[in-house]
Amino acid sequence: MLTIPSVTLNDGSAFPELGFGTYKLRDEEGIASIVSAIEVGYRLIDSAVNYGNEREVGEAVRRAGDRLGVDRDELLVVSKIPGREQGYDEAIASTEASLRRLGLDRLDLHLIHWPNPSVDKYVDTWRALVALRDRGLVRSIGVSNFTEPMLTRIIDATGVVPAVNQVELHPYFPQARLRAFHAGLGIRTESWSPLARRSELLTETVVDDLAAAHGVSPTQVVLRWHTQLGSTPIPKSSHSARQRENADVFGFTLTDDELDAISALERGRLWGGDPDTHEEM
Ligand SMILES: NC(=O)C1=CN([C@@H]2O[C@H](COP(=O)(O)OP(=O)(O)OC[C@H]3O[C@@H](n4cnc5c(N)ncnc54)[C@H](OP(=O)(O)O)[C@@H]3O)[C@@H](O)[C@H]2O)C=CC1
Ligand SMILES: O=C(O)C(=O)[C@@H](O)[C@H](O)C(=O)CO
Repeated sequence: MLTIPSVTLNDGSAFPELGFGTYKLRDEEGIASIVSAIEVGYRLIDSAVNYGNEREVGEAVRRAGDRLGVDRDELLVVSKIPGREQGYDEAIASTEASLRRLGLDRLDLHLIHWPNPSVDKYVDTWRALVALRDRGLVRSIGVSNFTEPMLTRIIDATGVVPAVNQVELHPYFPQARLRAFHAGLGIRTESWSPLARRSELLTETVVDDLAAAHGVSPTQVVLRWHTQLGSTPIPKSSHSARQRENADVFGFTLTDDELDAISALERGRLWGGDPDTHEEM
């Protein structure tokens, strides 16, 4: 079993430097993939109400305990409040429903999935997350797809700095400015779609040349780039061998020049999900 190192969040909790994405993993096959990831060594499991797989994640956690001896407390289960369940009371009810579907008594990290600025309920939703943390239903609280002004607004309104902001981040969209802003506030960056959903990223010459130079795979080069930038990538794979490949990235180091060469692939967001305009209910 691989050991994935951890960092400490601004609330004192340990947080893995690399986690497992579960978007599209559903049903019995999805449960098997999540159990396999836990067997490989992943401890951070990223879910969301909108993935429709909280039941599967909860079942995988129980099976990992029964079959692999991995205690629930070794795992960090993450979910996200969808746009349609934003608002103070709605977010409390949403979180209680997530816990029921998961069959767990605590989320380790809970995020506001998208800010949905036209609805303008994310400040009240953030207040609800603070209350849920105080009640012990959620250990760490954070956001996803938040911009600098949105982060500033919730911090000014509540005095509570998110532990994590999970955002689109990959070599085509390195988010240097947002990462620097996070670092100044002690917010951990998490990278969604860290492999740019596979795409042509893995056949870029710079990525392939660095893979050959370090004796690793193109995927490992990209995921090591994330961890060395100080962001936690959450690659998704349904295949055990790929899950292992993706997690096994802590045995080599890219130089600063190599990191810069990968970041030079920048071209912008790949799917048009601009948090200032994107509405995801
Ligand atoms: N907060 C947010 O708004 C968002 C959050 N997310 C989260 O981020 C996670 C990861 O992002 P996701 O969009 O899934 O994309 P990823 O960048 O993780 O790419 C996943 C794709 O890459 C393939 N893949 C994975 N590993 C390898 C490998 N070693 N070699 C070749 N192909 C590989 C997978 O195929 P296969 O399964 O067949 O191996 C899948 O098609 C999501 O699952 C979700 O948890 C994603 C989008 C938005
Ligand atoms: O996967 C997620 O968390 C999302 O927010 C997705 O809906 C993502 O934005 C997407 O796949 C849109 O096509």
